[in-house]
Amino acid sequence: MALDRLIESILKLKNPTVAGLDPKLDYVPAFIKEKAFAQYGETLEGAAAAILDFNKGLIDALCGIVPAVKPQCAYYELYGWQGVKALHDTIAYAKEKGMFVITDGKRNDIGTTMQAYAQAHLGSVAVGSQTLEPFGGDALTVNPYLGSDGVIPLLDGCKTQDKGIFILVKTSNPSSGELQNQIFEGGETLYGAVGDLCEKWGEALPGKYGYSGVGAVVGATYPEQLRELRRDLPHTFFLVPGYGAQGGGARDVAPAFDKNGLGGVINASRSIMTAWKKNGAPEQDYAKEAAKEAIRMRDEIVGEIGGITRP
Ligand SMILES: O=C(O)c1cc(=O)[nH]c(=O)n1[C@@H]1O[C@H](COP(=O)(O)O)[C@@H](O)[C@H]1O
Repeated sequence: MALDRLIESILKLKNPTVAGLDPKLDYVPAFIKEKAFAQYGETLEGAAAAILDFNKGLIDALCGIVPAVKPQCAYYELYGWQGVKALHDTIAYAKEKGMFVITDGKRNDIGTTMQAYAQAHLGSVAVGSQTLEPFGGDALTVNPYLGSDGVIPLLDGCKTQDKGIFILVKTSNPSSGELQNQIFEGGETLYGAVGDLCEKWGEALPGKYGYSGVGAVVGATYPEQLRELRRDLPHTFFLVPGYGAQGGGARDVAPAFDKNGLGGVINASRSIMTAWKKNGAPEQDYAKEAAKEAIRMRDEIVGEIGGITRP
């Protein structure tokens, strides 16, 4: 089961974090952009070459420290099909370096269309006599708004192709409560109901560490809900964004973890990608500074939760 592979990497590296790869051109050092523009001009192709080069430098620096990366599709679509190719190449490069890849697409649609997303991001597609893997990530973020028929088509793909999904349960953004905190007649919140569905959907994908292949996204910016959901969803692994740039700290994310220090993986994107800017370091050191920040983040979180042990 795919999330078992993530858990094994977390145990090996003793690091329950994921580095977000959200490479806006503004975050890319000038020397990388200059090289790409010299070759391709100030074009979408030039932008895509720059972000791919930037990502490769980050992956090289992070792959022995951080178990996973999470490229957010929007930052690649931003640069057209050339950017989408950079997403593909980023995923392939991270996989080559042994990292677990969570494709952050937040996909959702009716069942037949979800089937297409499942094949695109979590499986393969037949082209004549060939069976081809379009993107090749290990897991995909999924919006649950359409209900079960928007999620169930993914479960088969997860099972046969050894992939996982992360369902948006309680997101980190300021207005997440507008819908997600709505309370049903029986007193249950909408995010609680979605969490219960994660437990139910996850029964199809049991894992050897007690967590299923259906994970939940729960923001670091809502530690109380994180604690409540950890208690109520014992088989659901959490992807926790909101650490760093959105204000979440180690104390906020600690409730995501179980007694072994497992149960969650904490994402940081901007605070790792742009650490060189914040630290006033030379731009050539961007990857080194990213690694320094990833180590600081790891040590802060592992210190707060008191270590990670094999169950
Ligand atoms: O699914 C996500 O990853 C996600 C869910 C959520 O509730 N909040 C959230 O910030 N994210 C993503 O996590 C990343 C956070 O980036 P930073 O705030 O720069 O660390 C972005 O890629 C967001 O799209």
